[in-house]
Amino acid sequence: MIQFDAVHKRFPNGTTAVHDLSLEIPEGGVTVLVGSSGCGKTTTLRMVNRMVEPSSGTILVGGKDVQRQDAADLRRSIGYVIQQAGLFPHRTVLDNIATVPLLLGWGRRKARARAAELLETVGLAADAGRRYPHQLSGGQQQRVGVARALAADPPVLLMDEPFGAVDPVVRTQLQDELLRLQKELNKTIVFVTHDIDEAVRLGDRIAIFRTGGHLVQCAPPAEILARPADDFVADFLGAERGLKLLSLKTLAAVPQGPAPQGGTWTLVLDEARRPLHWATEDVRLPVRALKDTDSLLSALNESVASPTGLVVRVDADGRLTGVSSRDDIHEHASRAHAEVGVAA
Ligand SMILES: Nc1ncnc2c1ncn2[C@@H]1O[C@H](COP(=O)(O)OP(=O)(O)OP(=O)(O)O)[C@@H](O)[C@H]1O
Repeated sequence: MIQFDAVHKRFPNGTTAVHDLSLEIPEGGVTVLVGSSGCGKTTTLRMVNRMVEPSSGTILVGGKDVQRQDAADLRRSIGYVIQQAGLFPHRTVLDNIATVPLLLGWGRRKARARAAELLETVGLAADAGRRYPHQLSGGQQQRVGVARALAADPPVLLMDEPFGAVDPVVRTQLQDELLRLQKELNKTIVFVTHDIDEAVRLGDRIAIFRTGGHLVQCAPPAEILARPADDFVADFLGAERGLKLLSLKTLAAVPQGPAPQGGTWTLVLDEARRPLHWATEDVRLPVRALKDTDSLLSALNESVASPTGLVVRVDADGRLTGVSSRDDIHEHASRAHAEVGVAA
């Protein structure tokens, strides 16, 4: 879908930002470009929509050489989201979102109707449309930025550190929203970040760059975590790469049995069989129940935190399905590591 072929970028001041980059970004997935500051991620991204021109090499989007297309047309056909949203301060949220449809000649009514629809898609209330960007929180502004990028329904979305300026809680919410949206829309997303955890969470594939614009490795997150190409990648992934790998595996395959009866701890349920808390005769402790879709890492955490060593499991409606033992969870964690060759 997006193909870089021997792409090189040297700025007039002599800095080589991207070095002989050949990379294929498949259609309909999230490819995350990751690496420390100054390694050429943004330059790589901006060459796709010709905000930066390569010094040599070719870039194809949907089989067409971007150099042979009109730059303004190209930019309108590719969604672009940047840090701090980059919204027009004097336009309402609705008009911000409608920017590209208006440029494409959709007409005001149709463009605004599309913008209103997108407000809902990105989880904003309809009345946010009448506000100005400064009247929204940072996280809400980012949502508007995403809506604006999606307005003309482009097949490709370029996202440059879009969640870099919001606090960690909002950042996690925005990441969740992006994953939800992507399930629905299945765009080809190229996402730049310097945060490896964000890359592992969002990426179907991760491309790791090192200073000087060198691509070091590009593979699905589990493969990169299991088999880093060299010491640079291993260092970049950090000492916790084993745990990161567990964040990619789910609890679904771990066996579960009935909740214990009559022991020291009792699992108290409400009438709908939703877990309320663990209780002894005189103590109550909160229970954090997990679903099949939760990660093995969460299960491992929970098995350590739970007073019984048992992880309580529920269905999509929050009703008890059973409990899993710490031993079963540990065994699956070790197996997950063995599968991909990381020492547990
Ligand atoms: N217009 C420019 N002129 C000269 N050098 C530039 C220009 N833009 C970027 N660079 C240099 O090119 C290199 C790559 O920059 P780039 O912004 O692509 O890196 P990055 O990986 O996105 O970094 P960050 O995470 O800090 O945004 C850096 O050394 C940067 O200083």
